Amino acid sequence: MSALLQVAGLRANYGRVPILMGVTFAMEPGEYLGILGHNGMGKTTLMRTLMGALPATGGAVHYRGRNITALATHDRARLGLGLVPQGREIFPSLSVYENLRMGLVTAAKEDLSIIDAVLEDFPRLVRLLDRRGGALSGGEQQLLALARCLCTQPDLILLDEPTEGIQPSIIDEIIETLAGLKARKSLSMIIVEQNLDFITSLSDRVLSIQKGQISGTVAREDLLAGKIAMSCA
Ligand SMILES: Nc1ncnc2c1ncn2[C@@H]1O[C@H](COP(=O)(O)OP(=O)(O)OP(=O)(O)O)[C@@H](O)[C@H]1O
Repeated sequence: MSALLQVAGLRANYGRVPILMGVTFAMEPGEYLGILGHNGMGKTTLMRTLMGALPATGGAVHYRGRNITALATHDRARLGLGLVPQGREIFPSLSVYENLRMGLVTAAKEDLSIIDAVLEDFPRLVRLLDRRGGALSGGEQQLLALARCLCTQPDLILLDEPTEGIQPSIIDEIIETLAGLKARKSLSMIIVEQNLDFITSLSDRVLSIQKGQISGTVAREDLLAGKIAMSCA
C-alpha cells in the first residue's frame, strides 16, 4: 500500500533558530499515528509545518504521492488535511454552531448538512449549540475544535496536544469520541501528546520526537507499562 503521508528530512526554523532538524516518517491510510514528546521538542512546530502555517526550510512532504511542501495552508486543507491546534483556538464570542460554521467557511463548503452529520458523533455539543464558545469548559472546547475540523471533511487530522489543561473525566469522553471516529470513519490521524494513556489508547503506532527529530518507535509494552525511552536532556 502506498503511504498517505511521507515526510523526509523536514526542517523548519523560528527566525534563525532551527527547530525541526530533519523529521522523517511515513504513515499509511487509515493509520492513527501517535507522536510523543516532552515540552519544547518540536511537536507543535511539526504540526504547523505539516499544515503549511510555517514554511519548511528543507526536506519534503508528500501527501497521497503529491509534493505539498510549498503549498499554502488552504490548499492543503482542500486536499484533505485538517489541524486541531494546540490551545484549540475557539472563537470565544461566537456560538458553538457559529464555530462549526467557521469550519465550513475554512473549507469553502456551504452545505449545512455537513454540520448535522458531524454532530452525530458529538452529543454533548448538540446540547450546547447556542452557547458562546468562550463559555465552554476546556474539554468542551476541545470537542468543539475537533468537530469544527471535521466540518472541513478532512482525510488526515493533525491533533495537537488535545489533553492539555483538560479534566480527566472529559479526557475519557474525548478518547471515546476519537475511538468512535476511528471505528466508523475512514480517517487518518496524527496525535501529538505528552499524555501516555491517551496516546496509547488511540494510536496504532507511536513515534518519539526529541530535539526536532524522530528518535524512534515506542514499543507497545513500554507504553502500557508507562516506561518510555524519552529524555528531556
Ligand atoms: N513562535 C515562536 N517563536 C520562536 N520560538 C518558538 C516559537 N514557538 C515555539 N518556539 C520554540 O520552538 C521550540 C519547539 O516548540 P514547540 O511548540 O514546537 O514544542 P512542543 O514539543 O510542541 O512543546 P509544548 O509541549 O510545550 O507545546 C521550543 O524551544 C519553543 O520555545
